[in-house]
Amino acid sequence: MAREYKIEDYRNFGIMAHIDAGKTTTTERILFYTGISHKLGETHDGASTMDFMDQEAERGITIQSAATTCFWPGRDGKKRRLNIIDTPGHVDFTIEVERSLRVLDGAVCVLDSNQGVEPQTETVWRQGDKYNVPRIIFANKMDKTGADFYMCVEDIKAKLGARPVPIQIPIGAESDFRGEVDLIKMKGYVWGGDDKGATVTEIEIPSELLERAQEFRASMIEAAVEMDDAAMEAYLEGSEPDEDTLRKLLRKGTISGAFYPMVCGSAFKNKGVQPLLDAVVDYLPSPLDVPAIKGINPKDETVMERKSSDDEPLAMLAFKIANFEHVGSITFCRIYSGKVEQGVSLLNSTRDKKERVGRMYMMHAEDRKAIENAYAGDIIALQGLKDTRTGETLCDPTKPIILEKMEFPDPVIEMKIEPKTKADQEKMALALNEMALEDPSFRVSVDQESGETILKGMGELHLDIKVDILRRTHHVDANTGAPQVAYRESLARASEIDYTHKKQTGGTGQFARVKMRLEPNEIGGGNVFASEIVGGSVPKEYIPGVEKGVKSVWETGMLIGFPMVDMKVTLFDGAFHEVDSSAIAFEIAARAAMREGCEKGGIKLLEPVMDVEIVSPQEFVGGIIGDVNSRRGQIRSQEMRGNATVIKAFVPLANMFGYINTLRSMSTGRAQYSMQFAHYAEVPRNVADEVKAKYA
Ligand SMILES: Nc1nc2c(ncn2[C@@H]2O[C@H](COP(=O)(O)OP(=O)(O)OP(=O)(O)O)[C@@H](O)[C@H]2O)c(=O)[nH]1
Repeated sequence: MAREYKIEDYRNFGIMAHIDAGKTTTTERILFYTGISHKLGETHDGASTMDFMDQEAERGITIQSAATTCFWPGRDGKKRRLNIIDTPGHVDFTIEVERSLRVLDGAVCVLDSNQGVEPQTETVWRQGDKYNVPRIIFANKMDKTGADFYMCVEDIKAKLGARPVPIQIPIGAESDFRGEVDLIKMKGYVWGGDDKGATVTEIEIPSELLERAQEFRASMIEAAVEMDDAAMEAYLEGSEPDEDTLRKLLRKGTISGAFYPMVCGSAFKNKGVQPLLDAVVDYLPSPLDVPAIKGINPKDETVMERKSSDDEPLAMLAFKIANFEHVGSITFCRIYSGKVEQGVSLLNSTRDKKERVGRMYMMHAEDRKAIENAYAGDIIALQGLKDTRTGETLCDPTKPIILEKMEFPDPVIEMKIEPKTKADQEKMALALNEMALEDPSFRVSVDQESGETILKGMGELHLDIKVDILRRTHHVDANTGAPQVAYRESLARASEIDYTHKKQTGGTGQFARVKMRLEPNEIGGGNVFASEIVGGSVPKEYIPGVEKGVKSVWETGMLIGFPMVDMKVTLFDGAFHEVDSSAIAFEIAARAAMREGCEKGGIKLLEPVMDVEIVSPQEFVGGIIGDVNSRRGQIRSQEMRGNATVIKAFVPLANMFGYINTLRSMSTGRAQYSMQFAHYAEVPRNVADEVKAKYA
């Protein structure tokens, strides 16, 4: 079957925002207006189409990004194919945001018009910057008390350093929000009150808004004509671009990242969603508008490029693995180039393993439609892949390519878990393994000595939800320990060690001598092993043994057993014996040298520190600051946002457990907070002693 929609008519985009800004509601409305969903579900009553996992519906948050396909006509009446990914807003799950941004060409950034740019908006915005994702801004919740479109415009400039270009301004605000002025057409549009926003009436711009509309239109045109010399010249001579040209120039500026078109509305009140869809079609890129994807030829490591075209060899990226009851494991893939057909063999080039395409689906939230063919630009779901994990490449076996890898942060929190009944031990292990495959920021390990299972993740809520999934989806009830901070160990001062490992036991002996330099690396610099051996004092074949010994100490740590980070180890001399030396002997020598060197240089304990933002009414600020200080927090700033105070602080994660309860009781539930990982920092001596005593 030939492709139905041209690749230039695709819009692969994500919806990103701070928690509760209204991503899910906006996506729901989009599905409604595009005819995919027939009900208008309220996200928090469990009737929502996008939040289909029980956990999501109950907690009212989106934890699993779901891909969904829908269709919307452009101005020429021809339908465009929209592939949407709903991304989560909670800080524990930024990984989901990151991997969505990796496979999408554009994004809609949803703001709560009453809040402006919130901490997580800033985080996802910076992630968007990292991947050069063109964006449209949707100022949602215009109906809410305190909603202020113009505050949002200023906030974007101040906090994100970005250039918003409103292409609409609101008519009314808060409970009086009625519609918007389209600055391109210079007309007003108001929505019908009780028929789900389906009727839109065109009106003249209300006189009290005319001056403001003219002013914003002028800045919009100025931004647009900067994209084209001829248009700029004409504009300077007094002639404005026509509607079509204006949209083309705005599209160019959006795709190049010069600015961000901004619209407004209220998803909840069904206002402004259709114009948002028009803006997606008008301004967000098609797969042809973004640079061709790069990858590496696994045969010779050369860099290759694949254009967004069906005629190129197949290359797709698995960006999400999810489990569905009755269906099993589903792998979400973005096809960058080429075509794929049901039943064909593929190569997982990352692992050099064969895969076979079983069933293939186009997804509509939890509904799926079986398809037989898929093309460049498509986002599809594959059933029955065996060995493919998130971030891996699937491609034409005769034209292998490995697409750019995704980066995943290391977990900062861990927790012991054991099944309530011994019989469930194996079932739990299988389930946890499967869950770790789905989510690369979630890890599972078994403590060698105690045999205990340990879960590692990005935050309390992250692990909480995993335990919930274990119970509901995999029917394993488990007891969990208190969440613990994932500490790190690092070298305090440089040291040099000369160590000889010698053993004579009857037959062949063991001999290895290593001279190593241990140095602290800069924070975030990672672990580095290097060899400066030139004259063969340690033969080449034994150097991997030395490296192995060094790495094993990095993994197991020296002080309490947490991994060591940011350390440089250099092997600069040594000696060997013709008969008695071996890679094993050098591994043992290196391990012992590391231990001695670490003792000599001293070990410091590092802890994750969080970037915390608390928003509170003024009356509670004194108490909140006092409490933050008592948590070893460091207040960084305090400023007003609207009538609330925003407190920013660095606080060790170890002191943030259960913080939400304290904050609620301190502020009669009125203050809110959010946090994200900032950096690792040295633990003060007295606290380090406590931690050591606890783990001893
Ligand atoms: N007043 C008002 N409330 C809205 C609007 N859009 C969403 N809400 C409400 O805001 C809350 C959060 O909306 P969601 O759509 O779940 O937000 P989200 O960004 O998907 O949230 P997470 O998935 O948890 O990050 C819900 O109670 C919505 O009903 C709006 O336009 N106006």
